[in-house]
Amino acid sequence: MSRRGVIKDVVITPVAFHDMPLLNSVGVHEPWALRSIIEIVCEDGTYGLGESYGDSTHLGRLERAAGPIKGLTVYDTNAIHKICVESLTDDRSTGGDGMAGMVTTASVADKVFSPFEVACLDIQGKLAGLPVSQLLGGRVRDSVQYSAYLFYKWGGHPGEPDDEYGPALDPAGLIKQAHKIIDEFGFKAIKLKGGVYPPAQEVEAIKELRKAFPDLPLRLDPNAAWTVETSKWVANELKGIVEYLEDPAPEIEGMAAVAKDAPMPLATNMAVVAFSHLPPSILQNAVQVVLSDHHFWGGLRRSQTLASICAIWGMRLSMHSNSHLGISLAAMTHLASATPNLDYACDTHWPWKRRDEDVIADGALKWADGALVVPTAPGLGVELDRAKLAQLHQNYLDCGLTKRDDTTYMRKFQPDFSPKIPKW
Ligand SMILES: O=C([O-])C(=O)C[C@H](O)[C@@H](O)C(=O)[O-]
Ligand SMILES: [Mg+2]
Repeated sequence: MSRRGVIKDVVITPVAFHDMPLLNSVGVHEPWALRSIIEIVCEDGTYGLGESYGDSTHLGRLERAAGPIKGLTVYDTNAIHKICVESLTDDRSTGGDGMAGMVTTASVADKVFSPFEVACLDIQGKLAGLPVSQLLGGRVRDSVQYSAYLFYKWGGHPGEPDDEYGPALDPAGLIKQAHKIIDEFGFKAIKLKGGVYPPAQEVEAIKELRKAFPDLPLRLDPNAAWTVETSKWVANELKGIVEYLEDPAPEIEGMAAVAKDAPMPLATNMAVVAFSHLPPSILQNAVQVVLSDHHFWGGLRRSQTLASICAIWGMRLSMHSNSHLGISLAAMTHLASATPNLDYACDTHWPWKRRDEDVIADGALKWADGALVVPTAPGLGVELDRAKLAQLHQNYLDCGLTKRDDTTYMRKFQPDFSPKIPKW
């Protein structure tokens, strides 16, 4: 007889989906974004889903942790975390975080643990007949607001026709892009990925966005491309215009120096990305808004711990994203729905994904008025579409990419491109 919640199998499938040439401080997105789909299968056939980075180093780490998890139950998440930590004891590999070098290698164990925890919660929810949000303490909101995440971008990948968004290399292009995204999704906040052009140009773009969208909160995120001095200049220019300035300068010390003079809160998903970063950051009041991300903060429950720490220490909370598919969006939404002190619209790369390209069955995720409606079916509320999974896995095999590398791709077209930060 099968035992309830006992893990029989763990299946990790790398996948690739189309991505657009989005620019950032370290280069440009390649034509394919990589992810890993994690499926935990119980003895009774119940399965749960997680989604994570698709870089080969990370895939290797996931595979190493997956073996010893078998035989535990989906309720043993402490034991699973311990296995993830121990599986890294002899790990000498570097990178593999799926963030093109933009985030440090801190919290590797939390990155490995995260998709297993999400899959366990999915199964716990299915077995209890409850949505994951309920396992996290219950919804405090029925839908979760996301922001319109704008990027400077080329019209299309070199050698290919323009994509549906076309180019955005100046304020007019960004405003057109914002209209397209907001018309489709109804987002009520705008974030611009900066660090691409000299700061004065990006300040000008934000000011033009303010004129075009006078009622929407704005944010600018140059991914630490500026020195402390430059960051202070930008902060002063954007006083009263942005709701927060995200990662202007590198490292906790750089952020702390900027924060001393900045008239707005500083946010981060680069300087504070692990629990060990919180004490030094809090001591220096380096950041006022933490962008949580369950993919590197160790899953949904550890992200709730982060939220509690933020509440205790008077820091606000927002949510970060990378290119992702529907399993991640469902997990982000359940977490956000059960986090009372989430103060801002969450980030998502969703508009940059082809609408029909995913691994989940259609219809589970519904957008309304800039928000995703929190799924109420048991577990995450999304099911695998195995034909789609097979297609995206085939993409992975065919595309030839094994890690995210925005810099090398950029250098194909601009051989002297430097990803060094700070740049200005
Ligand atoms: O907020 C952020 O820093 C990000 O979203 C990181 C991403 O990797 C972004 O820079 C990107 O997709 O190029
Ligand atoms: Mg950021």
